Amino acid sequence: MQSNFLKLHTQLWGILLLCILLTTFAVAALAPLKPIDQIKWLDCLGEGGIAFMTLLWLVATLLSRPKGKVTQLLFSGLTAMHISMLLDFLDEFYNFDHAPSWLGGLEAFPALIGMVLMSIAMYFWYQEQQIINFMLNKKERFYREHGLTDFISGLYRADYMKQQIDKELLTLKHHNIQFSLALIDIKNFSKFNTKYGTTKANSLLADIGQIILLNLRDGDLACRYASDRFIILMPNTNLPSANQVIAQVSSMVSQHTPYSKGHTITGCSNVHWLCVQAQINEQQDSLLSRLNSQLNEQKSTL
Ligand SMILES: Nc1nc2c(ncn2[C@@H]2O[C@H](COP(=O)(O)OP(=O)(O)OP(=O)(O)O)[C@@H](O)[C@H]2O)c(=O)[nH]1
Repeated sequence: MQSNFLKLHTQLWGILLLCILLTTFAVAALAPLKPIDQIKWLDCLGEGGIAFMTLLWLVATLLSRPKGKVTQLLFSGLTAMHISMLLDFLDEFYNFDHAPSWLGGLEAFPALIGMVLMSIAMYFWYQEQQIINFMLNKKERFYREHGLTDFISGLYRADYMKQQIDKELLTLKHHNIQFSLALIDIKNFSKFNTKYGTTKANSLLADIGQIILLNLRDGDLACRYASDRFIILMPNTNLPSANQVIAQVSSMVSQHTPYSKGHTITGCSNVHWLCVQAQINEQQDSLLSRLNSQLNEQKSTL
C-alpha cells in the first residue's frame, strides 16, 4: 500500500524536493555564512526540529492519501509551511541581514499562505470524511481503531465487536433498549479451502463480508468473529426482527457465486445462522457463549 502511494505521488515528491533544494541554494547563494561563534545551537535544534516535523507531516500525507483535491491542498499548505520553517532554520547559519531584504521577508510569508491552504484543506477534508463515515456506517460505529481490523475480510475483528456489545449491554441495563446479535457461519468452508486454496478462500471471506455489509440496515454492525464466522450486532432490535434481517442477509450471501478460472463455483456460500436477543444484566462473555453454543447445537442437529 505504502509503495503504491510512493509511486502515485511521484510528481509531488519531485516538487517537494525541488522546493527544498531551491530554498537551500537560494539562501546559500544570497546570504553569507555566520561565523561559527555566532551560531546559537539551541535555536538550531528548536527550529531544525520544527522544520523536520513539518517535513514528516508532508511525508505522512503523501504516503497515506490518494490523489485528489484534499491531498493537493494539504500538500501545498504543508510545503509552504515547511519552506518557512526551513528558512527559519537556515537563518541560524546564514546572515539574512546581509542578504536581499525580500529573503528575510519571505520567512513568515509562506507559512501564512500554508495555513490558509491548510484551513481550506480541512474544510474539504471534513466533507470527504462525512462521505467516508457514511460508507463505513455498517463497518464501524462512532469509534475508529484500525489496529482491530481483520485484513482478510476488511471488517473489524471480534475485539472491536466485544467493545460495542459492552456499550449496548450498558444501554440495555440503563435505558432498557434491547438489542440482538447474530452469527453467520459458512458451510463447508474447510472443503472449499482444500479444493480452491487459501487465496481463493480468503477472497470468499472478503466477498461474504461485503455482501453482509450491503444487506444490513443502517445502524447494524458486522465484524469477523473467527475463522469462517461473522458476527452482527443489531441495536434496538428484538429477536423476531433480528431473525427477519439475518434470514434476508443469509439468503443474499448464499446467492454469491465466485469465479475460479472463468467458471462459477456454486453452493460455496451457503451459511448457518443464528440470532439471540441480549437479556438485562447478562455479561458479554455469557451472551457470546450462548450465541456460539446455540449455533453449534443447531449445526449438530442438521
Ligand atoms: N483461507 C482461510 N481459511 C481459514 C481462515 N481462518 C480459518 N480458516 C479455515 O476455515 C476452516 C473452518 O473449518 P470449520 O470450522 O470446520 O468449518 P466448515 O468446514 O465450514 O464446517 P461447517 O461450518 O460445519 O460446515 C478451517 O479449515 C480453517 O483452517 C482464514 O483466515 N483464511
